[in-house]
Amino acid sequence: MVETDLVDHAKQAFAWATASATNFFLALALVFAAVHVVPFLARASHITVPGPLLAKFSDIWLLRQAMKGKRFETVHELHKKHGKFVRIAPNHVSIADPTVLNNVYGHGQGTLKPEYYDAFVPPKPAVRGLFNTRDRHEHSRKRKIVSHTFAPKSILAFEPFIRREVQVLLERWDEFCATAKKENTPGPRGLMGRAWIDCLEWMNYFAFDTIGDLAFGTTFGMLEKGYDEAKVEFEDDNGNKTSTTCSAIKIINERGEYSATLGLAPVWIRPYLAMLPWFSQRLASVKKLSGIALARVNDRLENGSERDDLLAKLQSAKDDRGENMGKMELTAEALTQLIAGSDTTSNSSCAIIYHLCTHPRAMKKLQVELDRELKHSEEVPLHDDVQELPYLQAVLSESLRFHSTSSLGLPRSVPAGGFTLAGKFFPEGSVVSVPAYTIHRDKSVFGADADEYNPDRWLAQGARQKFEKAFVPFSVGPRACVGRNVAMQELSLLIAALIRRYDIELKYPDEKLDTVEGFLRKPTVCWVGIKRRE
Ligand code: HEM
Repeated sequence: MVETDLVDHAKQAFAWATASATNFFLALALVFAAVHVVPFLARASHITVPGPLLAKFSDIWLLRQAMKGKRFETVHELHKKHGKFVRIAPNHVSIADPTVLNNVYGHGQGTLKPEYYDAFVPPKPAVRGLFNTRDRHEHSRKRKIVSHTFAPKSILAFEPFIRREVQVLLERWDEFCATAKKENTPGPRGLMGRAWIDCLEWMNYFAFDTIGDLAFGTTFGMLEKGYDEAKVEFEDDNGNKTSTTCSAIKIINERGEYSATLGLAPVWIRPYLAMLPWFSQRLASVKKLSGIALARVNDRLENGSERDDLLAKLQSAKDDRGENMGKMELTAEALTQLIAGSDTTSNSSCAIIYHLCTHPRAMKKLQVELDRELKHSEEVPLHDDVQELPYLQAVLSESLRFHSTSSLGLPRSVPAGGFTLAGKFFPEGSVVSVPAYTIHRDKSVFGADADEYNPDRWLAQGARQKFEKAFVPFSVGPRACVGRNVAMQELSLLIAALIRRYDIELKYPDEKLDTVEGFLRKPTVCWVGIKRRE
């Protein structure tokens, strides 16, 4: 009798569980249909755009690509397969056609940064900086203030700071070379009279110290210490402060991965996604990053400074109403400079060195030019000495083309009324992007050898004018890089000084430069052997 009861109970429980599971999956299917299929059918006007099947229905496809860190490559392969239009998310079409760059990013086109950029706003204090401000008027106001700090006269004032950091880097590398030459024993550090170092690490120390010096009035001291460390400060709602130290380079990488991935999910789901371990680990970095800027701004506000640096210029700048920025806005802008001006430069300089090492003819040609033209220059040349050196500038352009650290298509939303791009109509609210990695390899612009690294292509008559229309390492239009001139100054001084002074070779010459993409495409490591040139 008892046994029969037990069996009945078990049967009932099983039937209940089956019904619950069925209801659950039914509910899930309904949610999926509501979130993905209905909007998909509503957009039936442009379902003809090819792309992965899942990407037509769900943002999950693009989110997965972003999490894998190779989005630029996957999208590039899809363009090779399908042509200029590829749907990469239900509401997002990638357009690999340089002729639409002006429509998508140019002045007066009405396109705006979409909700993707909300994921780049730190959680606390949730104040937007120039980069992640989406509102047009708010952006114009900020851009006016910030571009004043990047005016040609201001940039001239930055040169001594940049040159000093290059000098410190040379001193550190000289020390390594001297030790390696003395020891000259087989082993990872002294083999064949070379010092073996991870060039990415040193490019990071240089870029972080330089932007720290420019934006906050003091470096992080990474070049001197030989490791990555920054002070972080947290402030609670009552203004109580706590401080600690952290690895700035690591957290900037994780912050990029967090924001560039989370931003691809619909807004309503982001708080839930942020709880997953992959995101929550990185969220800790996002918070620490704001703490670095806060520590520096607090220090400046409390102790003042005589220096005429970026932070001083931001402090004194006034908006249209004649008002200065408040502390939180100032911190957000300082943070923006730190993020935008650090690993962009280090990833690019590491890639330049890697490509010169894998192209010894280009390396030799550059050294011949530098030896000839900088005969009377100091160890670290002046910007005037290098900014027009044809081969150096060709190397920089070709490297920024071939390894654009901003490789993915920067998304923009289509304005009211929609518009037609390359013959296809895009309704209001659609998201479109032009993938930099792919258009930098457009054979109709860069030639049949566009997949090859070749600085010489930039030396041909009329080449620069021809290439400019598809060359977007700094993007174009009102949201283009405001720090472009500083970046080019840094790269010109750094690369000229290093390549003139050192004989550099790769430790693993047959290995490709491995990269991982968050918002930027970054090399993961680059071991090189260096020695002073005879
Ligand atoms: C090789 C170095 C650099 C590269 C390749 C680069 C590239 C870019 C790109 C592609 C954008 C557009 C991003 C978007 O639309 O989402 C951008 C924006 C920006 N960059 Fe750079 N950048 C570099 C260095 C710098 C430096 C040194 C600074 C400042 C010191 C800087 C400050 C900014 C700021 C503030 C923005 C946002 C502009 C706005 O939205 O109005 N960048 N950069």
